Amino acid sequence: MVFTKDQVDYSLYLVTDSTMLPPGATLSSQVEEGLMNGVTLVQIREKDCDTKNFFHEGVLIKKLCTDYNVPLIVNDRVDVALAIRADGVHVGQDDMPIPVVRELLGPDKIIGWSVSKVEEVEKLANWGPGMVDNIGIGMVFPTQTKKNPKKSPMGTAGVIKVLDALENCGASWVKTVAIGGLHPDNIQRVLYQCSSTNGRRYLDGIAVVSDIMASEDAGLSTRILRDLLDSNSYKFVDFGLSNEALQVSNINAALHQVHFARPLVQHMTNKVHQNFGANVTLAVFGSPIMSEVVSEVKDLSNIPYASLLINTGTIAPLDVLKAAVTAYNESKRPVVLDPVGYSATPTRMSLNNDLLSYGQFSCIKCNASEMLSLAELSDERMKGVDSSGSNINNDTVIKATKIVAYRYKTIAVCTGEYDFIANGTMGGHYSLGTQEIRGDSPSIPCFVVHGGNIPIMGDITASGCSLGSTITSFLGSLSFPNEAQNAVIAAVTLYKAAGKLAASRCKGSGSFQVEFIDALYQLSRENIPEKWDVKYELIL
Ligand SMILES: Cc1ncc(COP(=O)(O)OP(=O)(O)O)c(N)n1
Ligand SMILES: Cc1nc(C(=O)O)sc1CCOP(=O)(O)O
Ligand SMILES: [Mg+2]
Repeated sequence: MVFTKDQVDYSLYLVTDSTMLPPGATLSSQVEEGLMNGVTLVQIREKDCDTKNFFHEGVLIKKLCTDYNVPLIVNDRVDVALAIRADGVHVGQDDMPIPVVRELLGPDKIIGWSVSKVEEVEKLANWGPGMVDNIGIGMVFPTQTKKNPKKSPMGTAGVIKVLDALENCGASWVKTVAIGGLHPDNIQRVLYQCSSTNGRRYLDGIAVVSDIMASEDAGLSTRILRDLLDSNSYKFVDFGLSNEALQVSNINAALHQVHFARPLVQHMTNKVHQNFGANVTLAVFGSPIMSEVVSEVKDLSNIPYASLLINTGTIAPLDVLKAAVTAYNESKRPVVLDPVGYSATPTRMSLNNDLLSYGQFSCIKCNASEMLSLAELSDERMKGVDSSGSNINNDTVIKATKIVAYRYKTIAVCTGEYDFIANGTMGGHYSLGTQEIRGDSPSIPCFVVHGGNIPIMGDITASGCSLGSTITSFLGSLSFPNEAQNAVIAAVTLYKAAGKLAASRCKGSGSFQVEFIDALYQLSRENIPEKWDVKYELIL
């Protein structure tokens, strides 16, 4: 059967490698197990094969693929592809040039190209629809399979950049698969996080080598991948991720929940924040623990109502932070990131980007300058770690907060005189391929919490960082069916109401700290949000 290009299903793309076969398995047996259990596209990639053996193996695999009505792609070798009448080839940046490949194969064969950079997307867009049909975007994560790679892992952020470039270049015909280090423990996060900023394009599929080719039970491994691909819902926390608008009664319910749960709130944070953050956590019924001990992080994440706050004001070792994010993601418990001074230095930016690409965060909280940097809407480098956000207009801040919320599929909180909260979790849902969207961006619910300016909040240390403690306490109190959006809005509203009350009672910044803890303590126990002199509303 000859496949027309729009018939190709890129969802589960098996790339072969006979050097990693388990005992008793053959190239054909592993491929057939894959074909029987949900593989939708096959690429024969045998880097150590001589031409004769590559040809003979190719004939065998082509017969198998034909029997299962699945296209066969040949890696690198255009001559072998022609000889076995394969359905197409895949070439990399160092292989035969695309225009030559197209000339040799003709217009109907499928051509795949390895892409990792924006300029490579620009090149394929300039060639137009007749050249590259699909791209392998990678490597996403580290892998032992590709020997002597000339590029480093790009993470989900790198994949998003390529998807954005395809949209910006108008290369709508190109299909995409992610490749490199993809396994059941990260595939859903990749599919969920990797979408273009305009919300129109998700990945069309994933390409795997070792997860199937090295498997003792290739059929089971394939079915696991297939189920994850088809589930289209990434439950990264064990509570609700609804995008529904908030009713005031839910703030009251959120406060009851944190009072009931008394959540464990693990802090990995800067030294200035530790003491005040712990006292703020206690004031809102949380139970703080300031621990950066890797050996206990998994145990802590398994404690009921556990939550983690990572504040990169003082940068803990990246491996410690990654271990903590992994532990809490595996335990399906919330992780909050406060990327203090995000763009102040390349070191901070690199560490925070590594973290953001490594795990799933339930909430990202920061100030206006940090949010604009995360959204890449400002090339203004930060001066120190204090926000210079006073001169940034609210429309820009709202836009940045929505971009960050969607890019990281999280609840983004931008603090200032007005606190903005954007929910980009999409309810945990993802899909494959391109989506028709209304307008030029996805629908991201955004709320504003306001009650007037509280300048004295900026006159004490750790007031911003301790909002992170409060949000993490509220998220930590959740279990299904409670919802994250309600909890975050309740935390931000309570925090601002307490700030306002304390400002009306204090005599200076010293007494403000004490009055602030008292106000948090008092308001959270009274639990009458209707009386607070702070309001939140949905921004339409
Ligand atoms: C689907 C897919 N994506 C990327 C690659 C890598 O191709 P290339 O860069 O040519 O490297 P080698 O595979 O030749 O080592 C691929 N093969 N398939
Ligand atoms: C063939 C290949 N190409 C890559 C790229 O980044 O272009 S990574 C890769 C190997 C992927 O193997 P595994 O699924 O075992 O990690
Ligand atoms: Mg190649």
